[in-house]
Amino acid sequence: MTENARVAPEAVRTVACIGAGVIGGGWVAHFLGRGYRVVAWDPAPNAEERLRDLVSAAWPALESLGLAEGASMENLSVAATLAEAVADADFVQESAPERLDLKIDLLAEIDAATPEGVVIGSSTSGYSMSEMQGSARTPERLVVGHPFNPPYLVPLVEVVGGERTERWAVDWACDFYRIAGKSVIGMDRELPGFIGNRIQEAAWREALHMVAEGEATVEQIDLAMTSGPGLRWAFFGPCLTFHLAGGEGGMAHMLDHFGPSLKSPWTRLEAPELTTELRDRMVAGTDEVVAGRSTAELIAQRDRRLIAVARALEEVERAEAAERAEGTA
Ligand SMILES: NC(=O)C1=CN([C@@H]2O[C@H](COP(=O)(O)OP(=O)(O)OC[C@H]3O[C@@H](n4cnc5c(N)ncnc54)[C@H](O)[C@@H]3O)[C@@H](O)[C@H]2O)C=CC1
Ligand SMILES: C[N+](C)(C)CC(=O)CC(=O)[O-]
Repeated sequence: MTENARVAPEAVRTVACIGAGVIGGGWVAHFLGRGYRVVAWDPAPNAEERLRDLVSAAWPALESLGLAEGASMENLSVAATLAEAVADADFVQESAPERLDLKIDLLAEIDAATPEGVVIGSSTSGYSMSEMQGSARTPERLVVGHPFNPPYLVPLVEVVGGERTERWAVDWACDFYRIAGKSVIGMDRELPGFIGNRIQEAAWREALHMVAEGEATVEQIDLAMTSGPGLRWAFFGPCLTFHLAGGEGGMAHMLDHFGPSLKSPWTRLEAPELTTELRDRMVAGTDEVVAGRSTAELIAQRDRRLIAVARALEEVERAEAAERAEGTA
C-alpha cells in the first residue's frame, strides 16, 4: 500500500534533515554514507560549520564500515530555509529539540512545505506521533523514526505512526530505513518511550536512584553494565540472556526459580504481576528466538561473541593508548 507515496522507498535519492545537532547530524552522516544526497536545515547561527565538523569526524568510521557507491561528503548541502530544504526531498527526518510545543509547530511547518506523498519521520525519543501531529494539514504521512545515538553506527530505528497516520506511511518508512541500512522495528501501537528507551530508561532510573542515595558511584554503575549485562546485550538481549540463566531448563526454569525476586526490593519500579499468561508468553517468545538451537549451541555462540566484543574493544583501546602516547588523540 505504498502507492500513496511520491517515490518508492528504493527510489529515494534526496533526504532532508531538519535539525542538525547530535542526532540530526548523525542522520546526515548516515544518509551520506549510504550514498544519498542530503539537504540539511538548522536555525542555529553556526549550524553549518558544526554539521560539517560532525560529518567529517564521522567519515572515517563510515569509510571503515564501507561506503555505498557514490557516497561523498560533497553530497551535503545546507539550505537557508526550511522550505528550501524540503522542496526536493523524497524523505524528511526531523531532529529538533525534544519539546512538545516546538515539535507540534515544526512538524506542521514541515508538512506544509513538503511535497505531497513524501513521508516525514521524527527522531523524538519519547513523544507519541498522536501528540505531535495535531496541527499538520496531512498528518497521514507523519511517523516516528526513533534512532539510537549515533545513528551512523547504531543500527536500530523504531518506527510507529500516530492515530492519524495511515498504514502506508509506516510501511513505507520501514522499507526505506531498511534499504538505507537500518535495523528496523515497525511497531503496531504507540508505547511511551517505544521499546528500546522503555527498557534502557528502567535501568537509567535505577542508576539515578543509586547515585542519589549514595548506594553506588557512577563508575560502579558504568562498570557494572560494561563488564556485565551490557557485554551480553550486544548480541543476545535480556530475554535470551536470561534463558541461558535457566540452564537446560531455559526460560521456564529461570522464571520459576528467579521470578519471585521480581517482587524483591532490587528494583524501585513497580514489578509486573508474573501471571501464568505472562510466564507462558515469555517462554513461547523465547522458544521462537531460540529457533531450535540447543543450550550448548547458544552458549558457544554467546561465548564466541563475548570474546569477539572483548577483542574488538581491546584493539580500539590499544590503538587509542598508542595515539595518546604519540600525542595525536
Ligand atoms: N541525543 C540523543 O541521544 C537522542 C536524541 N533523540 C531525539 O533527537 C532529537 C534531537 O535531539 P538532539 O540531536 O540530541 O538535540 P540537539 O540539541 O543536539 O540538536 C537539536 C538541533 O535542533 C536545532 N533546532 C532548534 N530549534 C529548531 C527548530 N525550530 N527547527 C529545527 N531545528 C531546530 C538546534 O539548533 C540543534 O542543532 C530529539 O527529538 C531527541 O529526543 C533521539 C535519539 C537519541
Ligand atoms: C537519551 N535518550 C533518551 C535521548 C536516548 C535515546 O532516545 C536513544 C539512545 O540513543 O539511547
